[in-house]
Amino acid sequence: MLAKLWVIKIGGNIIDHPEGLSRFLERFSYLKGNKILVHGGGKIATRIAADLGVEAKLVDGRRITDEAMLRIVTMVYAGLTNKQLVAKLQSHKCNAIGLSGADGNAIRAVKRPVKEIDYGLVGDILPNSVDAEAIATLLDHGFVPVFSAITHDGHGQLLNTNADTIAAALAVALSDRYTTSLVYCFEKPGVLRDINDEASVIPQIRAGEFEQLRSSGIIADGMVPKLHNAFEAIAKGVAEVCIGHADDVLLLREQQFGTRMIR
Ligand SMILES: Nc1ncnc2c1ncn2[C@@H]1O[C@H](COP(=O)(O)OP(=O)(O)O)[C@@H](O)[C@H]1O
Ligand SMILES: CC(=O)N[C@@H](CCC(=O)OP(=O)(O)O)C(=O)O
Repeated sequence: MLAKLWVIKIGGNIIDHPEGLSRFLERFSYLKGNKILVHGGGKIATRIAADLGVEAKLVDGRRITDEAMLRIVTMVYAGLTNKQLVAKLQSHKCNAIGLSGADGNAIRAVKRPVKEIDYGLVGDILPNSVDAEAIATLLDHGFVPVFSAITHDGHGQLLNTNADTIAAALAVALSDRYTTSLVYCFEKPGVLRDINDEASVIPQIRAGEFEQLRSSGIIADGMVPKLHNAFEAIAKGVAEVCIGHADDVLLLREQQFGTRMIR
């Protein structure tokens, strides 16, 4: 039987709220088994960019990343945010090690080709470009990798890469070696039937139900690419994908966490 692995991504709203973030990190550190944390920090990057006089531009939730913005997101995601998360996890005796995709050549990407929109220095992760063996070596030695939303192209260029996509790519790549659960933690208790009613969590969504939920407007905004990533990950061998509140992360142990995506 394969060992268990949790690949857990925390959203920007969690990173932005110090109390909720502290609660999450303490609970995450109690979760038993192999685990990886993935984070972005889009909101902090937007704020720091404004302080530095750089305007943030997003299309469908993806950040247009010119040279100036790449410098900022690298400083914020791979620097400040990543190291703060690692230090806080260390305070809970969780042996976190902070990484970008460039470290250990863990995640390679290619600059997104220019079609209708030029996203600039944004990376797309290609199949087989995650070094599962290097990451498994860290896990097998008891480290908890903490990945920021920065990858590289192998030719010296750093690339800004969506954190949901990084989490899905890690989960897919490690699914041959571990029974892997991909978990998206955010500020709501799951995928909601009514966005204004926190009691309306949809317990399970099948791949075949996704399009209907999207076209009826029940799933919108950032939830659309998130669920798209989720079903793609399941199709590529990830054992389960769940979406729920960061406060509830320990409910994963009892399979009572948020919304579960199934084939
Ligand atoms: N049906 C839904 N249930 C829950 N959230 C939804 C739903 N439809 C749209 N959303 C929106 O999706 C957002 C989560 O996507 P996003 O902001 O990309 O996540 P993250 O916090 O991980 O970066 C929520 O904050 C919410 O506003
Ligand atoms: C290319 C791209 O869009 N990258 C994202 C990476 C951060 C991220 O994904 O952060 P959240 O999960 O907090 O939104 C961005 O810069 O916003």
